[in-house]
Amino acid sequence: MIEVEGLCVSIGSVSILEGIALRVEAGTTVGVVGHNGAGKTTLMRALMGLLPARAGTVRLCGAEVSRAAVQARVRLGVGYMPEDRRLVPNLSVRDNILLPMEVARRADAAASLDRVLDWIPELRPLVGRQGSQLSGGQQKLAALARAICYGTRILLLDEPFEGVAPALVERLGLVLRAVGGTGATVLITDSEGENLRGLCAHRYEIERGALRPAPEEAAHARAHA
Ligand SMILES: Nc1ncnc2c1ncn2[C@@H]1O[C@H](COP(=O)(O)OP(=O)(O)OP(=O)(O)O)[C@@H](O)[C@H]1O
Repeated sequence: MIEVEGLCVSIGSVSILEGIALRVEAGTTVGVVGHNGAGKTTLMRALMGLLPARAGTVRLCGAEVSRAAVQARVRLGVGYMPEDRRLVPNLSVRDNILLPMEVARRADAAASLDRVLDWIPELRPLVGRQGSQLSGGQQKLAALARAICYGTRILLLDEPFEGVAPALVERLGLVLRAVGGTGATVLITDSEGENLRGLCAHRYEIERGALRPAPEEAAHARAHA
């Protein structure tokens, strides 16, 4: 489960996120849709502990982590796929996928790699290659594999569909549905929202650092108040 209340994040002296409230029930997939510069990446980085919270609380899997370091979140089973993939170019795909688990000293690395390669078998023949030798689409799959590998309970996926060819959009969607089916809690951002169709139980919209339920969600909430 992801529970966020009153989250405020600044970069330098500039306030980027103001009073974010967000709730993702355990085992559900929820979307955050917003234009470029709306604050999606800042939100994901703050949830992962890569940016400090100026105010507010973040609870992941029931644990209060508002001030906790990235490694503590990794140890809880929180995985993050950055928008720009961030593979280490001169490390093999296998080592790229396992790196966060090793840094966080998680013991279940080998079994997790095998589990992930069952989900994304097209990476099996590529695990010995260097990150830099993969195509852009293959790098997206490797970055997703890395997040799934250690994100056994929560997955934070920042614009996984951005800049991806239609065939790969479909493939990523299938993998994400399969992962969602395992009981993982998934938060996924997208600039258009089209790609989230059929994938998310609920959606939020983000605009200029403010998050609110998407209009259809708000109408539903009012109807059931
Ligand atoms: N290092 C930084 N210094 C100053 N401002 C920043 C920095 N990083 C992001 N911002 C600003 O924070 C706001 C939110 O950026 P963010 O990257 O979170 O948006 P986004 O929704 O992920 O957009 P995109 O899809 O373009 O990455 C933008 O106005 C951006 O200019």
